[in-house]
Amino acid sequence: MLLAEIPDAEAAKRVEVAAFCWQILGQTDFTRSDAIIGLGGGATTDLAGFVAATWLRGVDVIHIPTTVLGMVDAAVGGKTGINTAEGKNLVGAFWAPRAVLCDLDLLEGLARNEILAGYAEVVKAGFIGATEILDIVEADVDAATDPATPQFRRAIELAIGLKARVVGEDFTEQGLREILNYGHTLGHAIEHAERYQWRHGAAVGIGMVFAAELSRLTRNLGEEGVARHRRILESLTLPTTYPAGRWPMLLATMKRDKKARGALLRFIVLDDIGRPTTISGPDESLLYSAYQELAD
Ligand SMILES: O=C(O)C(=O)C[C@@H](O)[C@H](O)[C@H](O)COP(=O)(O)O
Repeated sequence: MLLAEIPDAEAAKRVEVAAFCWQILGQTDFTRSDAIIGLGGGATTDLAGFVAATWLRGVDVIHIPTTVLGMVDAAVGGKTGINTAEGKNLVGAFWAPRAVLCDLDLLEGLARNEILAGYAEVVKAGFIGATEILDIVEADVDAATDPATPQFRRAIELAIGLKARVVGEDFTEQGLREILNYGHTLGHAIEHAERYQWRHGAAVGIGMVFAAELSRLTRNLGEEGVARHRRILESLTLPTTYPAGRWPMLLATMKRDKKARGALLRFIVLDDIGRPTTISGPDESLLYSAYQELAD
């Protein structure tokens, strides 16, 4: 067993860190009968998966996520990647892990704000289909976010179950899988604007409010559906507003989103809570109006 320590959080998802790992693998004669184990949060498993996907054109990887975000999202589904100066996860590969081992005991001692930020991906699963999660959070947010409770376990299992079903149907994101990107179009642009100093979940939370407002403007999501987003995210103490003046920069970054096709921006929106759909090329004035609803 060989240990390689990498930087914390998004600082791990850089080509220099991948090169550091490739160097270690090269110098230790790591072969196709060996396996990489990604032990850590979502950024660590993203990087570990990327190194596994690229070394010798692909070696086995097993993930042991140690954060909520890692357990319900990053470690599951085989999206691997690193960031570039132009944006988040712009370089990567689909590379399925051999196994993902989730042990809730590993969350013991995790900072509360880390749990709450990771929980944004849990409620995302609720908004796009596993609506029982939203009921669990609304019934008792403290129990829902306490790793020692049955409510927490249930919410985590529901989120993983939804993701596994979607990825099982559409591993390489030809269509259905895009629903997992709910809130991420603006969320990734905010992470980029914040130079990756924000927690992913905090940015995605704002992104979900934006997507909900866009759903209201372009589809059938009603005021109450949008308000439900704000209530739930605020109960998790996640931000739901962002500076008005940043819009031009955010729009420019969103144009590099992986769901874009040529000049056409595409977004995941909701027809109703739990009913995601895709819109292509919405008028920029609608995007601006949706953003105005969360701009401070
Ligand atoms: O697994 C997916 O597919 C997702 O979109 C899940 C997201 O929550 C996750 O953050 C993912 O890594 C984002 O992928 P990207 O393709 O938008 O970079």
